Amino acid sequence: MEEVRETSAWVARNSSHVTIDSSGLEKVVETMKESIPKVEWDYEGIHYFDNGPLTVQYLFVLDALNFCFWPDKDLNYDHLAKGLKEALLNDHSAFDADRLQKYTGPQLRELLKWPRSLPLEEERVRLLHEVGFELERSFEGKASKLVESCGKSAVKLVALVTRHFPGFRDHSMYKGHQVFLYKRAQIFAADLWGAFKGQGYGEFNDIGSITMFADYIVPAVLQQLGVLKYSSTLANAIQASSEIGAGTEEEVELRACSIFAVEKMRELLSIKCGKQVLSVELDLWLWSVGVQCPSLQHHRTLSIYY
Ligand SMILES: Nc1nc2c(c(CN[C@H]3C=C[C@H](O)[C@@H]3O)cn2[C@@H]2O[C@H](COP(=O)(O)O)[C@@H](O)[C@H]2O)c(=O)[nH]1
Repeated sequence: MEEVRETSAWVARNSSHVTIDSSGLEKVVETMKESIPKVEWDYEGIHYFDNGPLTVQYLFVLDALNFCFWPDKDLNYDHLAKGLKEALLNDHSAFDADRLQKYTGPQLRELLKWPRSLPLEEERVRLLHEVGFELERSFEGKASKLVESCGKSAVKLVALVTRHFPGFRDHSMYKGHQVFLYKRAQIFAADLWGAFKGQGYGEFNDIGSITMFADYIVPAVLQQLGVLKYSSTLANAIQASSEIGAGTEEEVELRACSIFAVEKMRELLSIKCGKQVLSVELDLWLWSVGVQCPSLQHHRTLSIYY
């Protein structure tokens, strides 16, 4: 993911509202010297898994909808993962490409057993249709075919997903530069790798190329750990739960600086303790810390990308 790494580094070098505190970063790495926290994928036990192509279909649908839960304070990622799992257990054809193209908002709510409108519901439905349509048009309706065509390369998978599915093209303009963040496309590769334990559909020779997934939880954790520092205006806006517009300098910096900080953390771990860690592993640890901290104040942006 060279374009994600390079463009995030550019943002970090030119940022106005978010900075990376190198002493904060060193302190965190210091605490990890002895043992690097390892978090099991699906430690929550909420995902569908049958070791076959239906799991790939499930994960692709999951990551097509894996964004923006916060506008409903009772909703979170677990509801989505569990809801889709239940739906598939009840009806194995629920995510067939032709069915995906027909869901309506109320049907999606029913599928997830959610009693009211989902945040960005129209967009979620549109994205489901897009996934069904393009899977049918180019991959015989099967996300497993998409994965098979990548020759065990996560980089190729991300490129293919972003080329075929516009909803996954998570990028921004920042100070005249195009910045690539690709959160949901990358997390799809990571979810395959985690679910299949690096085997079969989850075998990627280049899993180390994937960066962290720039969402709204991990930046908040990095800030709490003292790795990210915010300008007072940004800190106040987050504290006050004010919405931060998608594509604003602040929003892009929060996400890009998180990617850069995790890359630095990984570099430092390698230099200081000779430990090779994947950004995916650091991400899962940071994310799990964040979701277990209910008081964590995160930034609020309406976005289909994360
Ligand atoms: N960086 C990063 N962001 C992640 C995840 C995951 C889930 N990964 C699963 C896969 C295997 C594991 O066992 C995890 O369960 C969701 N998110 C993001 O969090 C936000 C939701 O937060 P809340 O509203 O509190 O549920 C939202 O932006 C969502 O897109 C991750 O792993 N890393």
